[in-house]
Amino acid sequence: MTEHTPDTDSTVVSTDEMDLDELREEIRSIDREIVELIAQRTYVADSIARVKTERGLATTDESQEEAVMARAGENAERFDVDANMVKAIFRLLIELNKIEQRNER
Ligand SMILES: O=C(O)C(=O)C[C@]1(C(=O)O)C=C[C@@H](O)C=C1
Repeated sequence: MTEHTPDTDSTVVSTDEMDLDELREEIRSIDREIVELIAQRTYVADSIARVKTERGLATTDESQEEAVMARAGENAERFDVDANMVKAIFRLLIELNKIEQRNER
């Protein structure tokens, strides 16, 4: 059942709506953190690109990509989220890094 409580303006808002706003605020904060982590991952890729240039290595490292994807699947299972979905996200993250690295070299 929906309860109604007056807010500071004395207008009536449902507690369900308040909960929804709070939950969306939580999502908003998590989304910001996700983008920050993506940026951090990309900055590391920039450094990797410099090392690869120095050592004459190719941008793509298939075995490393396989290791990243396997880890993504393991972590997805650990946190009980769909492994295929998480792997799809990591596939995009790897592609993002490769674009970044190719721009950097
Ligand atoms: O580990 C590397 O060599 C990277 O450049 C990072 C990364 C990744 O995003 O995880 C990106 C491209 C490579 O093919 C493998 C992995």
